[in-house]
Formats: sequence, C-alpha cells, structure tokens
Amino acid sequence: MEYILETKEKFNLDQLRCAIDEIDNNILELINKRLSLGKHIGDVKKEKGTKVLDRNREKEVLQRLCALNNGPATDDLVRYLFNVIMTATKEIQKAKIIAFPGPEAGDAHIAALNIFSHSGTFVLQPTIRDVFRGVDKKESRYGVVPVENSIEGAISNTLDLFSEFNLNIIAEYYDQISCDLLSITGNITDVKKIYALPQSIARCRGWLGNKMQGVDIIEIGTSAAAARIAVEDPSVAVIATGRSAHIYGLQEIESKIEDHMGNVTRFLVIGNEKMHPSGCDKTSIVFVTSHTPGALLMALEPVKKAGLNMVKLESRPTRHQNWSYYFFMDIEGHILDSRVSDALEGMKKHCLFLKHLGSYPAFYNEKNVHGG
Ligand SMILES: O=C(O)C(=O)C[C@]1(C(=O)O)C=C[C@@H](O)C=C1
Repeated sequence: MEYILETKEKFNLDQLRCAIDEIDNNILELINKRLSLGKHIGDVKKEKGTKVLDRNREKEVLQRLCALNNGPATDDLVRYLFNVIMTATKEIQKAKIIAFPGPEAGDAHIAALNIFSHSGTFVLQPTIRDVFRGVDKKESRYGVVPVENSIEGAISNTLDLFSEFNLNIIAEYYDQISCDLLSITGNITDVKKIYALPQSIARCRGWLGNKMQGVDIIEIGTSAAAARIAVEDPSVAVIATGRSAHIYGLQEIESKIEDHMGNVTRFLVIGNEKMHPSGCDKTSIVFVTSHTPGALLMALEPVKKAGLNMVKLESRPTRHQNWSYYFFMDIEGHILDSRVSDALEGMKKHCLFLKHLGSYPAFYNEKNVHGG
C-alpha cells in the first residue's frame, strides 16, 4: 500500500480498493484500541469521582492533531472526525444503567435484556413509577416500561406517568411472552409439583389438565420465588418464559404450553434524549381537548389533512376534572418531518394541552407484533 502511494505507476480499481481495505482494517483496529483505552480512563475517573467530560483535554487533542496535519484532510475534517471518536469514547465511559419494573426475570426484565442485547447495567425498580422517577433524576439512563398487552389492553399506569414526567420515548419493542415449563433437570418425569403465578396457571389450564394429571399445581406470588424452590428440588417445575431459564439456572421441559398463543406486550424505552429520524418512525403525543361537542374531531382534522397515518388513539381520564380525558395518539412519521410538526401545530389550536412524547424508530416486525 505504501508502494502505491509512493510510485507514479497506474493501478486498477481492484488494486486500489484492496489498498483502501487494508487501511480501513488498520483504522478499525486502532479505533477499537482507542475505545478500550478510553474505557480504562473511564474506570480511573469513576474511582476518582471525576467527570467523564474534560473539555480542556479535548481541545488539547484537537489542537495537537491539527498541528500535525499535513493534508489532504482539512483541519475542519480532522476536528469533525476526532469529535465523533471522542463522543464514542465518552459513550463507552458512561455506565449505561437501564431500569425496569420487577420482578427479576419478569417480562420487562427479559424485554430490557433483549432491547439492549444484554449490554449495560440492568436495575430492578419496585414499580413503573420508580422507573420513571429514576430516569427523570438521571439515576438511570433508560427505562423499559410495558405500555400495552394484546390481551389485557393498555397499561394505564404507564400512560398516566407520561403526563406527569417530562421524558421522551426513544424506542418501542414488541415481545411475545410465552409460558414454558422449567425445572432443574429439564425432565418431565421428575415433576410432582408445579409452582406458578395464578394468571400463568389460568393461561395453561388446558395443557396442565391434559399433560400433568396428578401433579400438584400451586399458586405463588412471583416467578422468582417459584424458581428459587425449583432450583433446590428436582420434583418442582415452574411456569415462566423459557428466556428466563438461564437467569434462574433452570432448563426447559416444554415450551409454549399456554392454551391460546399470541400474548404480545408492547414496551417503551424512556430516556432524557431525543432520537434522530431513522426513516421509519412513529411519533407519540398526549393531548386534552375542550369538553365541547366535536372537539376531538376538530383536533384530529390537521392529521387527516396532512395525510398522516394514525396508528393508535387511546383515552384516559385526566383525574383533574370529571369526564375530561387525556388522548394518547401515535402517528407515523418523525417530529422533524414538517408534515408531522405542522399537523401538531394545527392540533394545538384545538387543544387545551398537547405534549410531544417522542419520535422513535417504529418496530415493524410482523412476527412479533402479531404473535406469529
Ligand atoms: O482523556 C480523557 O480524560 C478521556 O476521557 C479521553 C477523551 C478522548 O476521547 O480523547 C474522552 C473524553 C474527555 O472529554 C476527553 C478525552
């Protein structure tokens, strides 16, 4: 590659691309080495209680590199590239704390692990409100909360908290929660007792009646408590999602034992940051209209005029005044798209209150959404 740069000889496209590939490999390796060093610096800073951001050091880094720069890169390009690299370093230094409402190894915990691919520190909070409060106080960077279930409907507690806290929705995730039978041996012939939540027993009544005759079925308050018993006793099985088996140290005996499939939960990731457009986004808002005939219809008119697709409209009592409602609405598109922002401006004229809750990538995975 050095040879190509130094000689006046002509090279073909393949040869030149080959040389570029070699350089890219080196750049990638060096970036990863730099990020690893950044992580070490982060650990030292954590021990000392120093902040991640050090503007003076960043200035120093950029000045030194610009002084070294012989082109053809401009100093502006050098500053731009190294700002991106230093931003990535800061991201790696910040501990990514993700809060979820309990129980441990429950649906929200499993969803959080899947959304963040197990990378981060996952913190259990006793309630959904505690998740909102922790993110609001920046004790955690993200929170994962359930907002809707295909069988139970909207999780009103979560919706209410959106009007109370000023947090952004930064992602959505649909998860199909299956009921699986787990035990320490993974062997069905060992099972003499099954511990499970009352709602799990109800969902699997047919299968249990068919396949588990003579086995004691015992209700318990949490799947974690059931799992603790099962870990100690090979004759005990639990009904829980198979994806939690490794958390409990259990093995799957049988998967999908529920009588009716398709129990899908929609989760939202909340945070203090705003998401850039991804090209396929959803925008969520909450609004209140005046208590007059046709007010909702008038408020929705700008959405219709803009030709925007409304994918959800849900109402909740405001609890400030009898028979007045918060409307939670999801439309396709991003707030930075003028069609969306203009429609919301138009809606405001007909609303007593309107708040943008977030624009975030739409999770369009047919398999997950429809429980296939
Ligand atoms: O030198 C540090 O203190 C670092 O954390 C490294 C680094 C960098 O990427 O160069 C990252 C963050 C700071 O704002 C300054 C510099």
